[in-house]
Amino acid sequence: MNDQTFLLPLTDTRAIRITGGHRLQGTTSVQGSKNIALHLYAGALLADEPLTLTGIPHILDTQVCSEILTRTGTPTRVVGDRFETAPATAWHPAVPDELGGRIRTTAVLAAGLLARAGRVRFPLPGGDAFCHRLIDRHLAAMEAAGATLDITGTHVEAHLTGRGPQPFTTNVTTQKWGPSLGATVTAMLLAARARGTSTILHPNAEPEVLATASMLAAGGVGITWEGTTALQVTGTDHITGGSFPVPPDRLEATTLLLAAAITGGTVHLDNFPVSGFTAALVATLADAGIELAPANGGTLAQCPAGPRCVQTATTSATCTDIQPQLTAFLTQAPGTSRIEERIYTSRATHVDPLRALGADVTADGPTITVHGPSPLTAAHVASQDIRAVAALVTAALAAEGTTTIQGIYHLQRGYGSLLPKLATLGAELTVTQK
Ligand SMILES: CC(=O)N[C@H]1[C@@H](OP(=O)(O)OP(=O)(O)OC[C@H]2O[C@@H](n3ccc(=O)[nH]c3=O)[C@H](O)[C@@H]2O)O[C@H](CO)[C@@H](O)[C@@H]1O
Ligand SMILES: C=C(OP(=O)(O)O)C(=O)O
Repeated sequence: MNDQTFLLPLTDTRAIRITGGHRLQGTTSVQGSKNIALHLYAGALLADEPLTLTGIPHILDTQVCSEILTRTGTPTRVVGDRFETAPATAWHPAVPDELGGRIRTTAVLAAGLLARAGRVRFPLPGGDAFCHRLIDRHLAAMEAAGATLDITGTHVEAHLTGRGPQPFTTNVTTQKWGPSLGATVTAMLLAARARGTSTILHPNAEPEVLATASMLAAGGVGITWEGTTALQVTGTDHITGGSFPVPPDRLEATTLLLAAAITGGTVHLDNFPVSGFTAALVATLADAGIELAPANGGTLAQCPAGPRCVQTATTSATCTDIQPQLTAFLTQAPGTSRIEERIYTSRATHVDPLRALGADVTADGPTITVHGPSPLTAAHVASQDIRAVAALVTAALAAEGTTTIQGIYHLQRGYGSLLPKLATLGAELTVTQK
């Protein structure tokens, strides 16, 4: 692709129309994980040999990353479910604004470029804009690796003063929000090309980080975990390629099972094992009345006695990225539910549109309170982030009448085929021009 052919829209005026009241039932598969894939795409910048990622999600963020890699020097092709890269022969280490401003992993990609090209210019990352999302830990890792930084209100320029990243120690934990997922990967990528051993203090150890660490280890980088205290990374100047699978997406899996459960239905996720959900998430779902059982290598999810109210908090284990969908589900649980958001200052862009559908839900700073059950009725609603739109889709499945939802562009940043999957499970929905 080049400037002429790259026509990814910034907005999408199509609307999702969902007629609620159909019980979802059946079997479906889960896509490759958005957030793991995004970090592996950044890791691919480091490979000195052709690299193929298999089982990638067909989402807008995949297109954006493919374009960023290609334009900055790493020839990249998306072929079927594969993301194929060839080693760069020349670097152009400036992340285009119109691409870097769309996704959250821009600073991680920039770290890969900095490690390889010795310099990088990038815009402040995009991603979902439900609150201000900082990157100071990413920048600290770059500085620790020997970069001088020039930071304006909109861009960062980083130059390595030495020939490559120097071995370093950096702390990726934010005082208030815990270990940063993205900054852990940023530090790992820099350390992977440093001559010597670097120490990442208090790393994030979510599946996104573990998968990137595994891919780097398979490529010849030394990776040693010291529990959650530290991660030692021994760099190399030649990282091999090969083929690496993207694990299935726990966020799409959870979205699908909440969507089925709100309709009183049952879903079999045929490629997603129960072990793919964290114990904390399984416990929260169990409290909410949702039972997960192993079935043919996948997971059977059902809600036999209906939704139950919960008191919970989003930590890295009980993913913040399912909080909006869980909120939608809890509108049908008798009693008062409370979810405290502990990863972001606030994540509540779904609250007002859920209220428009008839839900009794409020946000007070980081705390979301839901009184249920509320009969939901169709309305015209919109939202501007992935999981908030997924929450509205979830609620619309249980609403009386036909709900119109705008925000499909945002949904498609994270879900390649959520709507067709819901339709196959029995949802009545269409996507129309608006
Ligand atoms: C593409 C991707 O994988 N996105 C996920 C990733 O985002 P992301 O990698 O941005 O999440 P982080 O773990 O870095 O951010 C968590 C919190 O730490 C703060 N922070 C982060 C970095 C930093 O340098 N300084 C700082 O203060 C942020 O403002 C936020 O409040 O993890 C989040 C938390 O699980 C998920 O919600 C996102 O879906
Ligand atoms: C917040 C999310 O994504 P991003 O970090 O890409 O904005 C998400 O996947 O829920």
